[in-house]
Amino acid sequence: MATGRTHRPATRSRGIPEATVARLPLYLRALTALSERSVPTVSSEELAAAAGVNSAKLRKDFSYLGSYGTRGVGYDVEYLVYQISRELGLTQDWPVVIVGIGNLGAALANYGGFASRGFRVAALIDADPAMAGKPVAGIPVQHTDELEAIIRDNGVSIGVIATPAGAAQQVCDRLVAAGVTSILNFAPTVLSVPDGVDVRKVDLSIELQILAFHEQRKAGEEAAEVAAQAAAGAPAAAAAREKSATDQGPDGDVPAVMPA
Ligand SMILES: NC(=O)c1ccc[n+]([C@@H]2O[C@H](COP(=O)([O-])OP(=O)(O)OC[C@H]3O[C@@H](n4cnc5c(N)ncnc54)[C@H](O)[C@@H]3O)[C@@H](O)[C@H]2O)c1
Repeated sequence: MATGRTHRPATRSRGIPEATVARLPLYLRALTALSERSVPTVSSEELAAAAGVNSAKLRKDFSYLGSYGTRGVGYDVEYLVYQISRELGLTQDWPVVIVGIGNLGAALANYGGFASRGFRVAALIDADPAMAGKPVAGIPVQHTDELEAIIRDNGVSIGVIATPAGAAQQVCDRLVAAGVTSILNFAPTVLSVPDGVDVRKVDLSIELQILAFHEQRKAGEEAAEVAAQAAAGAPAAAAAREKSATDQGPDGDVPAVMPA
């Protein structure tokens, strides 16, 4: 996973739970794909399947948006795209800075998915003087000396940290002091921030460790099934197979990046 840590209550002030907020981008991605295919309406079941979410949970989530769909017709795709985008604050452009333009920072800078979702990479910042002025993804890298001026001049409120872990807190402190109030942290370290600053942490190695845990559990279940087969014959094995088919993965319908 990624553990996300936000300095917000579990239910936001407008009454939308954080878990619902975390699923809104999944719905939006599925709805955007439908919109691109000019699909006008979608049922909760179809959309739930496309987003990888349980359909009852989806209906509950949409009720927080005041969107109930029309019986027999479903949800209006374009209107839902608009509603969710508005709820997520994506109807406005968000300038973002990326700090630490090494392997990961450069890959993030080159990722086209930010701009298409309303996140404009306003600046790339790195402490290495040798990198200053060199273009990455068509944007010249700027030195950390300019960090405060960049944040101020571009009205940046979201910063992405892709520096080594040892530099992350210091970078975070500078970003926050300069006015950044949301941080996406890729460095493997826990950041301290004042109240009012949201931090989300992405850690692919933690995701892999969680998958390893489930692989280990699956291997244990298979061994148990073989043992059941040997002990009780085919009917018990069929029952065991049926049970495992109905078991759901623990996080099958949640995104990798979850609120804490
Ligand atoms: N979250 C994940 O899933 C994930 C995946 C890969 C890497 N990482 C982490 O991302 C970070 C970057 O990894 P990488 O492979 O790109 O490393 P890298 O060494 O290629 O790049 C790090 C960059 O940060 C710059 N830097 C160092 N100190 C700085 C500072 N104080 N201010 C600004 N820039 C500074 C360096 O000059 C360098 O360009 C590491 O912390 C790594 O552990 C996380």
